Amino acid sequence: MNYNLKVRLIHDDAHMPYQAHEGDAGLDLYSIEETTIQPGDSALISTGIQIELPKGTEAQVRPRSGLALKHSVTVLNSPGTIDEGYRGEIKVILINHGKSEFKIVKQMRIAQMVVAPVANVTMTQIEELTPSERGEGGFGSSGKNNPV
Ligand SMILES: O=c1ccn([C@H]2C[C@H](O)[C@@H](COP(=O)(O)OP(=O)(O)OP(=O)(O)O)O2)c(=O)[nH]1
Ligand SMILES: [Mg+2]
Repeated sequence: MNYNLKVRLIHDDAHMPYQAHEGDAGLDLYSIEETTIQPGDSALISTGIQIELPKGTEAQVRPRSGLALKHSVTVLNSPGTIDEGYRGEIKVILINHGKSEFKIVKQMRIAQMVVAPVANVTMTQIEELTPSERGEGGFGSSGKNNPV
């Protein structure tokens, strides 16, 4: 699938999302803010960009594994959902699960955005569901004779 993502920079310090390698799914988002997140706290970080998604797509805001591994910092609402029609600034909710404070500086890549197709869904209210092999079993129901 080939998509063209339109990006508007709305701040002097804003950057175009960064694709480290051709074909990478994740487009890194930069902070335009300087702030410190204390252990256990979260913060809403501005990226200084607005996007216009291709029709029939969404963008997901996901954590960067490097920040998670080295600093225990992740995206609180992961994956954040950017709706196709959203025209506001993209913001990132970060949470610090670590034991030390985490300093965010301008130009830091704080999260990554993945553009993905969205099914067009209509809804019908019904009284009975069609039976299935799984039925209502869930939450580990298939692992009765296994440790996990
Ligand atoms: O990490 C995120 C998540 C959302 N958004 C923006 C884009 C999205 O389209 C809008 C609404 O997000 P969501 O639907 O997750 O939030 P809500 O609490 O349901 O708010 P709303 O009632 O505005 O839909 O906020 C971001 O910038 N970053
Ligand atoms: Mg919503």
